[in-house]
Amino acid sequence: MSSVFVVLNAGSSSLKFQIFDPSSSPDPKVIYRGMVEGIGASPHFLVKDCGGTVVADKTWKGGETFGHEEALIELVAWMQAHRAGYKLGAVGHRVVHGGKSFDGPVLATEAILEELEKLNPLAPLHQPHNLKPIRILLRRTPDIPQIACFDTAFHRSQPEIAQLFAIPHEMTENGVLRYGFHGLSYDYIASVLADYDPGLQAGRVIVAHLGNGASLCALKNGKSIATTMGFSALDGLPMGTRCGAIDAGIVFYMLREMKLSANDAERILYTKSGLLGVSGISNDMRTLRSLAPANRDAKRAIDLFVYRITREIGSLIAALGGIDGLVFTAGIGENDAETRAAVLAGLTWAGLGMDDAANRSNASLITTGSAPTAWIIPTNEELVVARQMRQVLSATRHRLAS
Ligand SMILES: Nc1ncnc2c1ncn2[C@@H]1O[C@H](COP(=O)(O)OP(=O)(O)O)[C@@H](O)[C@H]1O
Ligand SMILES: CC(=O)OP(=O)(O)O
Ligand SMILES: [Mg+2]
Repeated sequence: MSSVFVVLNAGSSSLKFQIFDPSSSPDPKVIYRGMVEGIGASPHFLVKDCGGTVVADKTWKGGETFGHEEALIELVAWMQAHRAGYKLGAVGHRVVHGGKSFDGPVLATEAILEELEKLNPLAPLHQPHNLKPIRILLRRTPDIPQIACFDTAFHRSQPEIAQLFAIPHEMTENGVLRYGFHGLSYDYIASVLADYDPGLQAGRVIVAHLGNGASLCALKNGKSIATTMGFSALDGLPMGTRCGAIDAGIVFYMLREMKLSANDAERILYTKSGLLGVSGISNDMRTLRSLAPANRDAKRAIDLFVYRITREIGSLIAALGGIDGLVFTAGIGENDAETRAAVLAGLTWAGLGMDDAANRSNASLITTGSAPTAWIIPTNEELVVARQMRQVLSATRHRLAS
């Protein structure tokens, strides 16, 4: 193997990474995968090799002061200690917001970074953490290509009507649009649907990406036609610490009546709301789930999360004109059987009948009837980044050669 790809994926509560052999086919092959999860609360660093053997496992106490930067330092130190035999070929970065200009992956430059930094206010829990490593690496290792891959790009296929807010058209023209996020995750799911059920690829599928950030996407023929997140990563479903869609009037109330500064209002809606805000306990589903049977506040937070997911799935069924399949993915979607069970219980009207045993055992197919069906499909945003890295690098080589 001549060189490897490193992929960095900074989520709101995690820093995930994978190291790939880009020369294998049809897809780049993973060599190591790992993450620091629980950032800001109880960080946990875990790395596995390609056979699933744990090669690093570390936890920290007092995680409030352990942010994305500390996670990156830990990760770089681990990589330096484990790079024997590997040469770094390129680094791929999940970048949450590509705005109007970036509808596909790009080779990052200082000029592109400056453009992307203008979008920091639209995804403050992500964009700065996505861009910082690119800037550092561009300066320190200018010969190693840095490739930015966008969450928003996958949703640029939405019909115009699904991208519009009912606001003055000048604002729309200036880029105030429903962009949508988690696109690398939806791209991955769309790419593997046929492996689970060939009929789904061309069907009407709703994907529920339920992690610390959460959204839904309606796929028709594998393309996004609607999604719950909008202009910023604050919209749509309630999340770990984000409020999801709220009445915009609440923001004016916070500014005028509560006399909060814009920064304080933003902090509340991004970091003190969602599961954390409603429960007053935690943004971590595992903590809430363990308390929920007895604790009313934990239960209320989960109930609201489930209620909003179920209602929004109803809305996307309308956008699709029906449903052939529902996919659960990301931290909660892949692991929390009770969330899935509660969502499916609210969708019996749509013909989704849960297979309780399959759901509890985290099987792939978790419904009983032949259609519509519901599935658990583990997402792989890093693999989509690695695929896009190959595209960008081969297009660049092609351009340079011609
Ligand atoms: N075994 C599990 N059971 C229930 N929830 C889980 C489990 N594992 C992870 N989660 C939840 O998944 C969420 C994190 O999801 P993840 O997709 O990693 O987040 P992000 O990428 O947005 O940082 C947390 O709420 C966490 O509690
Ligand atoms: C966009 C977003 O919310 O991402 P994540 O779920 O990784 O925090
Ligand atoms: Mg994520």
